[in-house]
Amino acid sequence: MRKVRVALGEESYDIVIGYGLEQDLRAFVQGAGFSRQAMLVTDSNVGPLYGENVRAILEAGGLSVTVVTIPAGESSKSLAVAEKLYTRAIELGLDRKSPIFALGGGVVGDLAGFIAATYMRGVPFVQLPTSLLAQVDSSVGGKVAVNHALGKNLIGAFYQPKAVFMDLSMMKTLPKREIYTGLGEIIKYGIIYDAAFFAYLEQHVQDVLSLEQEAAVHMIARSCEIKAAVVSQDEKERGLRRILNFGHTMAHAIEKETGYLRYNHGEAVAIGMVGAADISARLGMIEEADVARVTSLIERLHLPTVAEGCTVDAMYKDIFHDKKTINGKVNWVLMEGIGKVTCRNDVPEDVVRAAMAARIGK
Ligand SMILES: NC(=O)c1ccc[n+]([C@@H]2O[C@H](COP(=O)([O-])OP(=O)(O)OC[C@H]3O[C@@H](n4cnc5c(N)ncnc54)[C@H](O)[C@@H]3O)[C@@H](O)[C@H]2O)c1
Ligand SMILES: O=C(O)C(=O)C[C@@H](O)[C@H](O)[C@H](O)COP(=O)(O)O
Ligand SMILES: [Zn+2]
Repeated sequence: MRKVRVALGEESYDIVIGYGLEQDLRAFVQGAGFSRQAMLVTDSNVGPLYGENVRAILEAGGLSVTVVTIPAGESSKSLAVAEKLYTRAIELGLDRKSPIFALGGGVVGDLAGFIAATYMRGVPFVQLPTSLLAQVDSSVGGKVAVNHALGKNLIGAFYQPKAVFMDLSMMKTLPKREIYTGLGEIIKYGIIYDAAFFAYLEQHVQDVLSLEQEAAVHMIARSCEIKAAVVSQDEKERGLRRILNFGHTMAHAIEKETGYLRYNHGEAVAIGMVGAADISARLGMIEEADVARVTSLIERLHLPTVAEGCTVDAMYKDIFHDKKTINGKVNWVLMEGIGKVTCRNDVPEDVVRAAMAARIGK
């Protein structure tokens, strides 16, 4: 078992990483001081696989748990589904100390976290991430949100969980495509923060793809360490935290333009990272060889580098809804090398459009 601490003063919490975490989770629940009535939010894929088992662990810890299942998929990250969850919470009589558990991928985590942040102005929230992407990224750091028709994650909050428990054995049922998706965000950590980690991924492609135990623990723990280090310094994304958004300016536009259906989040991020690397090269910040290294690792980890079903005009319009856009200027996270990024809001329109055009498949 590995632990990573997210240091945020009174809001600090542990990320607990291991294979089978029954005892740790039960002990945590017993000592947390929660009200008895609890809600476990999961989705229609994960619930049937793990819902009952997790409910039993939480009940052994003294809780009375109602499992609420939402349809799997990004379309559940909506105000309409959120409203249904509020209704269930009220009907169940959840009070201000009633915990909400998120058992699933990033969709469940972002949505359940948004409910926890807003129901009664905030109730305790615990993340139990089951997808690789959720384990390395969405369960950590407290960004919770739902989507709006005009853009991704536009309605949300910063709301930290009380703890994150990830049982890596649950990934045995994760579809291959979802493993690749998680790898998109893992590559991101190498590019933005840790050149040695990027090189590790390059050198261990087979173990990484198969989630071989030692490689899986290393890459999940290292990703969590990097995210925890960044979030601990800048919880509310005033500056440094923007680096975690590398590749996301184009990614969110791609997701929106393809109706959140054709590409899942990590795939869109992979394409967006190549786009951001390309902009960096066009501005003379990195060499073409760096772009080639990023593109090659993404391809070797079975992720796309071009998007179908988008136009430059639509994508260009979308980026002005990016949360890093201030006073009409898009703050791009760009590369200075592998392992180092910086923010720039002076990227000329023609450079952005050219880089977008290069990312659009026929
Ligand atoms: N809050 C953040 O900081 C943050 C960070 C990154 C991504 N996100 C958000 O996370 C979402 C993407 O998360 P995701 O990739 O986990 O998608 P997801 O939640 O849709 O899960 C992917 C698929 O895998 C299934 N699944 C999950 N765990 C499984 C398991 N153990 N066995 C079998 N099937 C399983 C799910 O049912 C779903 O079909 C996006 O909405 C993205 O915006 C948020
Ligand atoms: O935690 C962060 O900060 C991130 O930016 C992590 C991203 O991987 C994640 O997709 C996040 O939800 C994007 O945030 P947004 O503020 O651009 O919606
Ligand atoms: Zn992301």
